[in-house]
Amino acid sequence: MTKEQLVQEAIKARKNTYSPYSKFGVGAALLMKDGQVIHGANIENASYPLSNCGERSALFHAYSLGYRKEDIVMMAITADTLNPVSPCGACRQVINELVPKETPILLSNLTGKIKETTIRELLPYSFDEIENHEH
Ligand SMILES: O=c1ccn([C@H]2C[C@H](O)[C@@H](CO)O2)c(=O)[nH]1
Ligand SMILES: [Zn+2]
Repeated sequence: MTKEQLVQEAIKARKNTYSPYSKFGVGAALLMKDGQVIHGANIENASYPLSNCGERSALFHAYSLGYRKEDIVMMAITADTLNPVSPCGACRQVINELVPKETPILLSNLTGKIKETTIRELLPYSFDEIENHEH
């Protein structure tokens, strides 16, 4: 699957957004090593801070199916923005733990504009409890 195709999967995933408050839909798609594509969309709540972003929905979906970071080949994120959408700080922290450091992350918009990056670029000097913890 090409990068452009994974972005199209993120655009499909966005169709399931539940965002009546912000009316800002976000879709995410993960390409897995077994060829499966896992979708996620942002899901909001009347108690606004309980809303979940599209990026975290996709990752929690994949992990709930039993996938782990080493199974992830590529991640795409999309929204109806002028420039490719960029994940919020909370998602960066979650991506940092659940996605390998050098995995391509495709930031995109609905016109198919793509900015390729990694979590290492998006969250430098990250907090990693597992790697830093001393026993
Ligand atoms: O990268 C982002 C940024 C925002 N949102 C969601 C949160 C909220 O539902 C809506 C508006 O912020 O978009 C995401 O899903 N991902
Ligand atoms: Zn987020």
